[in-house]
Order: sequence, then C-alpha cells, then structure tokens
Amino acid sequence: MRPILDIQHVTHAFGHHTALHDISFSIKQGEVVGLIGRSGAGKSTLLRCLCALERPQQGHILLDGVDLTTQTERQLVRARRKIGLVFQHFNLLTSRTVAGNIALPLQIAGRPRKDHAKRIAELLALVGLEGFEDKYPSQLSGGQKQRVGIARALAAEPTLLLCDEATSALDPESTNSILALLADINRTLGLTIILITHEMEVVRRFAQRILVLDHGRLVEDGSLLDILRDGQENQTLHKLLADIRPSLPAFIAENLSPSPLTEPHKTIIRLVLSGDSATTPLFSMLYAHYAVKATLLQGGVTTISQRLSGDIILSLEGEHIEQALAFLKTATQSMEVLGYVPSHP
Ligand SMILES: Nc1ncnc2c1ncn2[C@@H]1O[C@H](COP(=O)(O)OP(=O)(O)OP(=O)(O)O)[C@@H](O)[C@H]1O
Repeated sequence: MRPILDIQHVTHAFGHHTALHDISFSIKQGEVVGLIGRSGAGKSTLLRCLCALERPQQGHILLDGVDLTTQTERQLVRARRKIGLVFQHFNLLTSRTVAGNIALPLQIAGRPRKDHAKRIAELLALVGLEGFEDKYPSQLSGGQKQRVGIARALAAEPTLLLCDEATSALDPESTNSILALLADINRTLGLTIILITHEMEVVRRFAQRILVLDHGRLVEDGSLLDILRDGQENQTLHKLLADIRPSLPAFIAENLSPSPLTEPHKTIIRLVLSGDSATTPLFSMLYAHYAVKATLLQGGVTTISQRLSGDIILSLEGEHIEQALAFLKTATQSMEVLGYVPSHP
C-alpha cells in the first residue's frame, strides 16, 4: 500500500544552521505517530515543511502521492487542504461562534453553504460537543476549545491530522480526554494522525510509533519499547525517557557505586518487560534457580499499545548474581546494571 506520507531525504537550513538533516520516514494510512524532540530539535521546521509553508532545500515530501516540493503555490493551496492542523493555543476566532469557526475550512474549500449546518452538527457530535454551535470561544474551557479545534481540523475531511503540541496548554484531565478523543477518531475514521510534542508522557500514552528528532536528525523510529531498549546507549533518548521512567529512590542513588564493592553488596538493575516477560514469575525464578533475592524498588507494569509492559528498578542480592543477570538479559526486553550499594549501609 502506498504511504500517506513519504518524507525522502529532507534537509533544510536557515543560513548556516541546518535545522533538518537528511530526514526520511514514511507513514501508512491509519497510523498514529508521535514526533518528539526537545526545544530546537526541528519539530516546527518539519511541521512547516509538511504543511508546505516552508520548502525544504533538499529532498521530497509526498502527501498521498503528491510531491509538495515540486508543486506551484497555486497547487499547494489544494494540497494543504489534505492536512488538518490542530494547534497548541487552539487558534479559534474569538468573534465567531463555534459553528462559525468550524465553517471556516468548509467556506475555504467551497463547500455549498446549505450543507454546512449538517456537517457542523456531525463534527460536534464526533468531538462530544452537541448543541455548542452558538457558543463563543470565551464561553468554553481549554479542553472544549481544543475539541472545537479538532472539529475544525476535520471539517474538510483531511487525509492527515497534524497535532502540534495539541495538549501542551491543557491540564492533565483535559489532556487525557483530548488524547482519548484523538484515539477514538483514529479508530472510527481510520484517520492518520501525527502528534508533535516535547512531552514523552503524551506519546507514551498515545502513539504506537514514535519518531525522535534531535538536533535536526531523526535518531529513532520505533515503539516505546524500542526507545526504552535503545535509551541505554543513546543520551538523547535517555534524557527524553527521564520524564516517564521510574527513577532511583534517593536513599539508593546517594550510595550508588558504579563498580561492585569488596564488602557484601546489592546489585541495582533496571528491567524493561513486555508481553510474556511481563507475566513471567521472574522473582521466584531468580530465587529458585540462582538463590538471588529480588526487591522491587521503583516502577511497575502498565499497558502500552495493548501489551503488558513494565519498567522497573530492582535490587538483587544472592549467590549466583552473574548467572541471574545473564538470565535476565535473555528473559527481558532490556536489562541494565545501574550500580551497586552496600548490603547494610
Ligand atoms: N526562521 C528561522 N530562522 C533561523 N533559524 C531558525 C528559524 N526557524 C528555526 N530556526 C532554528 O532551527 C532549529 C530548529 O528549530 P525548530 O523551531 O524547528 O525547533 P523545535 O523542535 O520546533 O523547537 P521548539 O519545541 O522550541 O518549538 C533551531 O535551532 C532554531 O533556532
């Protein structure tokens, strides 16, 4: 199947500063993708290239088979209609009602005026705001404004929904409800969604696939589990993950040594579990096979992309530690030794 979006070797610079270096990835119909990066990583520049507001100096961007980099300005007007944009600060027109805001893309697309009311009612039902047609943005909460923003983005039936920090201005409860709404829209309409954010927690809960940008380069394209695994080696991923990973309790961190101690000690490890490894009775196996006692220090098991997954920190103490570690390396998605602490501080 042809990808909905195909980014091929995109490079873009501002003067001497290269904001995007040779970026390539493609997205299939119905995928939900999180694009994450720290400030200055190049997210906005990539977004502007995707919307054809910026023409990359090199490379190609194919949206539904149409190469945006070779289109004339006139052709781009039509191509841009295939993208629905959801903004961080909603960008609603305060002088227009909810219905007036949602009607805007319908007017621009030249949809007959007589069809607007029906389409607006359908969209408001989809985003859970039935009967809100005549309200003004000032009468709405942040979460409700974003629902209107989403309805407006969907009005002209885009091929791709681009959400730019769509939950960053919202409180945690509204963030949850907007993420749930987007997941629902993806399920019911089969719409392809890209969520651009600097928050790992948002992509963790929402995206099946995560793209990580760093200093203008695509440094990861995979699932959260891939990122958890690769985060051991890659500093950028490590830093992004710090927001969502369990951290060492202070009383352990203070006494942690990078190498084994001569006195009796505990080995502190981090494990990533998924699927079978999340349901294997690891603790009893460690004790039965290696006489190693494991204590859970931090973390737990949750559901990621419909699979049980765990990210936990353990302390291990016992006879056959080396063999136990070798077993955990093969039985889990990732095993990392964080350090060593005295058995009796
Ligand atoms: N119009 C511009 N002129 C010059 N440099 C720019 C311009 N736009 C972006 N840059 C530079 O390109 C790099 C990438 O910026 P970009 O805004 O794409 O990052 P970002 O990941 O969106 O960051 P943030 O999350 O802070 O918005 C930065 O170093 C930025 O300073």
